[in-house]
Amino acid sequence: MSQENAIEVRHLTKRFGTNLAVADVSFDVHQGEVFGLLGPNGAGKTTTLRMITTLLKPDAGQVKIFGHDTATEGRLARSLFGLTGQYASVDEDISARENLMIFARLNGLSRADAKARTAELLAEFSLEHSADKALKHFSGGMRRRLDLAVSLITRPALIFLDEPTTGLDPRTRTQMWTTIRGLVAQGSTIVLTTQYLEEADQLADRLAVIDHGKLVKMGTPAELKRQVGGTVLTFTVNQAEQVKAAQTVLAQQGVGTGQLTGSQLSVTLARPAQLTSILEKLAQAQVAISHLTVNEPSLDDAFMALTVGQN
Ligand SMILES: Nc1ncnc2c1ncn2[C@@H]1O[C@H](COP(=O)(O)OP(=O)(O)OP(=O)(O)O)[C@@H](O)[C@H]1O
Repeated sequence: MSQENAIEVRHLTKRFGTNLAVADVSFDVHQGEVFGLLGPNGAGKTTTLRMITTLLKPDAGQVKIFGHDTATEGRLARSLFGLTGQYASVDEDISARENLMIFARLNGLSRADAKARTAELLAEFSLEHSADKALKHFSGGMRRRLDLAVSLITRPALIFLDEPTTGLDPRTRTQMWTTIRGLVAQGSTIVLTTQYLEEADQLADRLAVIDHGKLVKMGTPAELKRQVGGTVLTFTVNQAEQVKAAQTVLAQQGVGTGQLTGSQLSVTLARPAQLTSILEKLAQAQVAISHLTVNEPSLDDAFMALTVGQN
């Protein structure tokens, strides 16, 4: 196992009856990175996460956490990560402080240490003012922050977040992103699942796109975007009779003659740098243009191409 890998997943497979929920999935998570599992509803993200975190037994495959096989060294592997998300179990009727105390004690901290760690986490997650309120009075955002705080009691170097911001409003979601970035800055490795492309784009260093249980693509958000095609340049030729001249310039620049709609031309650039020389040559050919736009493909485009497009 490479020193750089926090996790190694090999040929992970899970069936529920006839439903192949996770099909031969393999990937590595490097230390210090944010690794995103991205996919539509029912793609198999949670099932994959549950197998990695030993909550669910795989039908086949192997998982190593910091070099420790979860099948043979489960207890040790489990002690090396924190888990938060859809199945975090916190008691509704007691306060945030009491919840943290209970989990700290369950994790083997002495009473004094548990108290100190609880105070630290309440401060870190801006929960001091609500620390003594029962959880049932907490907002969704406060709940998520508490869930995360609970999973950090033992200061794990590896943290799993299952859909950390599902159901949160945009402001609270942004706060959560800031919290997650803070953990990364302190050196944590993070694995998160999300259905939100923007979240994956904002947070993840690398992404595994999962669809119908299969890993369909892996790469940085930028790599995934690049795969759907490059930058698209669109402009309108002011005088209709100059369309031909514009197309000639495009062809000479090696980007084809583009797609023509009325007097509007659209071309895909292999490199953004081609833009300058195209504009220069158009000016030299005295082709006047307007309504110029340059669009980068979004992660949405990549996701659609990789998932929906394949089925
Ligand atoms: N305990 C279970 N018993 C039977 N089928 C299950 C079970 N858990 C998951 N599945 C099925 O396995 C497939 C993958 O589900 P999973 O929850 O892993 O998807 P997901 O990508 O996490 O989706 P979501 O974004 O909706 O949480 C789905 O078809 C789901 O119905």
